[in-house]
Amino acid sequence: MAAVGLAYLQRWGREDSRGAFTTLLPHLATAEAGILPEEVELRVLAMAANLYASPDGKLFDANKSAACVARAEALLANHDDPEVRCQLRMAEVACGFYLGEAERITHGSGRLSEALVGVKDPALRLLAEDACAHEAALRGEATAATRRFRDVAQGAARMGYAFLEARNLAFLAQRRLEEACEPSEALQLVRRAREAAYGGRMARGFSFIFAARAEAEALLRLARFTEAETVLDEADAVVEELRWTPLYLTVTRARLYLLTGRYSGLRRLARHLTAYDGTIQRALTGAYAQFAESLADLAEGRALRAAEGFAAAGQRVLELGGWPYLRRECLLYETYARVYACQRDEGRVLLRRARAFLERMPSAWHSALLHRFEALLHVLDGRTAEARELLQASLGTFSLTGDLCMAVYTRHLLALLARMDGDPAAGELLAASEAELHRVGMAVHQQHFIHYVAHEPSVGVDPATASEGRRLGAEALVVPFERLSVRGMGAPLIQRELMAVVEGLFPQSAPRLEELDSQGQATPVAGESSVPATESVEFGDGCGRRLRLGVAGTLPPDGRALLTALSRLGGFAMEVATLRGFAQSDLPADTTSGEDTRDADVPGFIAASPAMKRLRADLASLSSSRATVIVTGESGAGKELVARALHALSARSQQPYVAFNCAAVPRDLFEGQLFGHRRGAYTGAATDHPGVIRAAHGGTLFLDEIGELPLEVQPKLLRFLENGEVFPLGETRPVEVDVRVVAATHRDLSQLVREGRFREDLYYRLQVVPVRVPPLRERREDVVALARHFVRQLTPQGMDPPQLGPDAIAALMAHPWPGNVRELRNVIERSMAYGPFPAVLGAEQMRIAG
Ligand SMILES: Nc1ncnc2c1ncn2[C@@H]1O[C@H](COP(=O)(O)OP(=O)(O)OP(=O)(O)O)[C@@H](O)[C@H]1O
Repeated sequence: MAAVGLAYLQRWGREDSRGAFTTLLPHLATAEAGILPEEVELRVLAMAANLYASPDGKLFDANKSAACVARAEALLANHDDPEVRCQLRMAEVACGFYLGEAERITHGSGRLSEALVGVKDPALRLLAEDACAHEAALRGEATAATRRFRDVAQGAARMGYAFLEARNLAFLAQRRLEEACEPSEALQLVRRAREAAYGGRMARGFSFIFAARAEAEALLRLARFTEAETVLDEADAVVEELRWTPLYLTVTRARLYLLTGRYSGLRRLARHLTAYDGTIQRALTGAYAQFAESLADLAEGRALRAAEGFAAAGQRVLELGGWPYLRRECLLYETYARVYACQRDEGRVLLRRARAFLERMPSAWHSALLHRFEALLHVLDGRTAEARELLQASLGTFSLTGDLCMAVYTRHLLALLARMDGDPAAGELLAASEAELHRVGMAVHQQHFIHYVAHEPSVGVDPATASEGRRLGAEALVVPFERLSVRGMGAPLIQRELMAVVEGLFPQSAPRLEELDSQGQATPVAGESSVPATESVEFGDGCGRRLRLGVAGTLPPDGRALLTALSRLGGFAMEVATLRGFAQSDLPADTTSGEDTRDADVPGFIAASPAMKRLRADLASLSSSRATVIVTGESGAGKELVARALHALSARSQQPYVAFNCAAVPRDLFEGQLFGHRRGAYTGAATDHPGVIRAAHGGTLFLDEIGELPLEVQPKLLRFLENGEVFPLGETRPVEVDVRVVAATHRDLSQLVREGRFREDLYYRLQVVPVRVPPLRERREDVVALARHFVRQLTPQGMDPPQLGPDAIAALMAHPWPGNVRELRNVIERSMAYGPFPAVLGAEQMRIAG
């Protein structure tokens, strides 16, 4: 046992898998000979399963790991041990990850959270949480991943697991870069990671690679190219030592080559990735190779070939079961390549898909990049004024978040655009931007898209949009609105962005933002406040806070209206950020820990477990929003109850709640039932029917089993979700309806998307606020509370509800509840159905199946 303990420490405490393996090897041989006591053998096997599943190409052996798991499972039949069970599930998730099989990970991690029940060892719980954090990141649940990385890092720091802390800090740095934090914040997190692991000298292990990636990415943003390259080279050496896949450094290295104009490096990178023949994530590495190859094509001006390459790499990623990070890069760069190849229609389609993707997996940085590509699409259409606005919005985000490189480059594009427009100042702007590019060491792209467009006679500049004129009224709002609508910003960043756009619109107005308490007392939140404000507007942030935006000095005539419009949008943006889950980590500690005055109580909704309590609180915080919610969970877990609770808690509670089961309606009647029809619109339509959407006007529509929605109806539902209009059959005009949609499914919608049975765009549209109801076996604390609730509910009026006997409680707790809460309710109902009415319900009356 001492050897197992030591191996445990080496593997997780010091990230020294090889050392751990050497420690364990002799005992593994004894275990195989079957001469160890079974409890000890179990522990040896669980440890070995994890060592064979460790991130070291020389040790990694999925088959051996699976063999250890299988043998341990057999022993567990006689010696149940929740901790060993949990370790086996961790080994399975790790194998899925290192093999690059996304579905295997998702499957394994579902079982992992199940296995966590009964695990008391806090260190093991933390390690399992770590696995779950990665799984959330892989599912593209970016904000949840950020939160989990932060939690695990803190937990690891408390418990002295230096490497786990370091690794999670490194991932957190990467996530924060995606959220467009300042590079200095990411560098600070990397520094903390290094300090955590061996006083600044990080061992050359798995964590090293991820810390290096975040560091190089931050350095690139600061245009510190040489340092970034040194960091990447060192990380590459570690990759070699560990026989690890080189894919994790691909995007950062490719960006380095693109920014510094070293295009031949891109081909070398692609070759390096293609040559990789290790076992870890080989197929996925191949997809990255194709991505790098396509970037090289793009950089060399072979746009069409590049577009096809990005499409193929994106498709390959889908076939491998997801991997959203590469998929996002492929979508974004394919958009650019299509535009570059003058494929306007394809470009527009891609742009829409990329946008939808970013809705689901928000990243402020990538949104700003997409703004840039969208601007180029406008250039192609000759709409240079719109292009300029988008570029300015993109520049705003890059400048705000300290991405020097992207800011410099975007300014260069603006100068090129000015030249296209025949702006007299263009020459000067261009000279300045070229000097700036030169100064920071970036390549001046002579074969760049805008150069090309400028010399392409078929692409003309629309004279109506060419001349700039003074922007007035609504036009002045376009760029600020774009900047405030960038997806993926957290609340503090939105506040700073709001300050920046007000400053841009009203220079020297010393904008400031304050929070007001119920007495009207103000606390500064952001901006300058020493000069008294001469104008201010108040607004809410959708999370119960009142804010005041003020400026000093004289405003132009429409100044106050602009200020009002901006503050309203800022308020909505903050609410969205909250909905997406940023708020918990971004709000100052005193507001999150302060008393919550919102009523989270939903009658008839039982929540005794931490998971359900959290879910109930989440539902309460969603009550003031109109956002579409998708509820997932196994059959009978309580999805419909969640939908009802959302309605009951919302301002719409006095309006209709309409439930529609997509699995229960014949295909040919579907459309008419959902959207309504006029009499005679089709054979059998004998009367007018408003359709369930219109029937829910003002209230909530619950679409159960959304996965069964026929493909041909999906575009119509999407249109309705996007613009709130329905087109009843037989009508000539659309009808506007105000309905909040809550959808539910027990199926894996992403799988249906992959099988082509569910539209990807609708899928992303539905994922705005995902709510997962855990199966009952993952929240055993609820079992008895629910059972008592049903007993009370089913007791006839005037009678005392029976007690649950201890043997009944034991039987209820021992059952795995595959049919979830519905099965539990049926069991209780059956136990009370037979007379005479008992004073105590025992195990005998329960008759729990199987
Ligand atoms: N937390 C809960 N508190 C009280 N009752 C619950 C709870 N969760 C579920 N129930 C009850 O369990 C039964 C099943 O719940 P529900 O119909 O909401 O499940 P579902 O996930 O929508 O199932 P399906 O996928 O089969 O439609 C219902 O009677 C519901 O009232």
